[in-house]
Amino acid sequence: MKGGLKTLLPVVKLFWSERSTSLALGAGLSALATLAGGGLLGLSGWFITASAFAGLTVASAMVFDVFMPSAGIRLLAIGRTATRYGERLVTHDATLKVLAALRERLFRGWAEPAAAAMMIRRPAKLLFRLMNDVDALDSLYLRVLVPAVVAILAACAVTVALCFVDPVLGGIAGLWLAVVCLGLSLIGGRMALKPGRRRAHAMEALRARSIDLVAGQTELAMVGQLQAQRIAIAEADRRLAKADDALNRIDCAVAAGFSLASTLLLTATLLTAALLAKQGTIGAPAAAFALLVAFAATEPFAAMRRGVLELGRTLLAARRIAPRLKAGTIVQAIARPGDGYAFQLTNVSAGHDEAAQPVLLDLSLSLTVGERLAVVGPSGVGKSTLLALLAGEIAPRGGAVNRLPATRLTQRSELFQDTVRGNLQLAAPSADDCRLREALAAASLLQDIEALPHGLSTRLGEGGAGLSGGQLRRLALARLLLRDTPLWLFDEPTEGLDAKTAQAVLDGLASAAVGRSLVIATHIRREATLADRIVLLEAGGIAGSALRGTPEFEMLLDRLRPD
Ligand SMILES: Nc1ncnc2c1ncn2[C@@H]1O[C@H](COP(=O)(O)OP(=O)(O)OP(=O)(O)O)[C@@H](O)[C@H]1O
Repeated sequence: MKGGLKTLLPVVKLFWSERSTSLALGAGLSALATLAGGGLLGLSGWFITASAFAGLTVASAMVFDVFMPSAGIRLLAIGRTATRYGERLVTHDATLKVLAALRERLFRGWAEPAAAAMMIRRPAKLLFRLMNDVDALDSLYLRVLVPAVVAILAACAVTVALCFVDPVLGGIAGLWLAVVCLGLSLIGGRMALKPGRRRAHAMEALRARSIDLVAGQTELAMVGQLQAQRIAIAEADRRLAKADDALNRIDCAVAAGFSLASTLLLTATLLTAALLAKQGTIGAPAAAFALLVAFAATEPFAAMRRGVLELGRTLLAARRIAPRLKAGTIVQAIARPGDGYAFQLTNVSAGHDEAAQPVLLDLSLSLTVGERLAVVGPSGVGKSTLLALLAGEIAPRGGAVNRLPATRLTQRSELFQDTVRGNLQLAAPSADDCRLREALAAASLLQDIEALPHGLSTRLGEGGAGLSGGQLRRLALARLLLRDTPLWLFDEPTEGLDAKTAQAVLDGLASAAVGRSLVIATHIRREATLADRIVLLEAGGIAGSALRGTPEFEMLLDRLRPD
């Protein structure tokens, strides 16, 4: 529990720093509404009993003041309705605004280079967490913090109110509420931690496995694993049901505990009040007042039940989210290179995984403005890593990276469920159809798109479904050509295209790139032919470099895959 509080602290701090006034106001209004409810019940009980007694004789009826108590009752009734309404408005508004700010912070945190790389490796899981964990945190304020504050304040008020009737009764009732009711909430929260966590994990597994089954149906059928996947889904579902069962049992036990605590408190108050009334220490109206106040006393604790049961999920969410909240801003100024350079790398080390050896080691390389560079080398040597570094997607672990703004065409570019136009306009939102057609023509795709019944307005499915693999590659390339950055980075731009189409694409690319600097990571001869210089990457560093027109350039070209 102590560790749990430590986990919640950064999230509570963030909540507080975002909307301290609204959050405090919401808690205050909630406490007022509860106190007004309890007061209303107690005062009404007192008033009804007192007026009944006053009506027994004409003399007492004449002197009985009906105005003050009835005005008090009206005030409490109106106050309770108004504060309840205000509390709902303020607490929900504050929570939604805090969660919106939290989402923004998290998205910024996940957009940091290292975090983004992690996101790419496990997109479904992380996206699910991003949505679900943030949602889980709405119960922290609404169902845990506010009810806890209200319950404690209400317990204090009940103690004070009962102390007016009889100090011993007030003291014992206060102690009962603090030990039994608060204890029940804490025990319930403690017991629900594990099943709450298990439920969240099982739900995550169930979703991920179901998505895998739907998205990878063909592959699973081909490798004979459909049945195994079904069994895995059923297993996650069984775990979810088991966790739900455990939480329901705890819920019932805590509810029964509160009922018992409330009944015992009520019985004890009834007996004490009856005894005191019999002794003549208090009158019947005060006894009725005490009874009804005791009746309302445990209600605020019972309101904590739902939050207490969700504590496991809330803590898990806070634990996952907290590290990302520390992340700074992603907008880091690009260190510009010297005059006449597109980039300058000086003794750079870089990699994807902090725990693993860097992929690039002490690498120094530069490119002048307008120059075209091909980076070649064995598979897995770090060509894409070099492009990611130049695009600012990963941060260097050592050395200096100075570069002009760059755009990168990755090996597996993502296309979206949108029209062809929408996919292209991601790179240039204000580009008109004429400019989009120019980019498509440069990527040798214009004819294909114009042959479609709806042309640029053709809708693509998820991941660009509806076009062939080669067409999707060229669409991604056309999108990059719309990015007006001085440095373009290509990762095997014509991989998967037939020789004729590939050559047309490379010709279009060469003319679109006039005046810009290019880096092409490649295994294919036709792509490297475009370059003014080829560098050979080996063992994390530059193992060779050759300028166009030299025999070494030809030798490096000869090492590449023929067209
Ligand atoms: N996102 C990633 N997370 C962790 N490691 C990665 C990631 N991407 C690449 N790597 C690792 O970095 C190393 C270099 O990979 P990289 O993709 O840069 O090689 P490459 O030269 O471009 O290979 P290829 O020619 O096959 O595309 C490899 O060992 C690879 O496993």
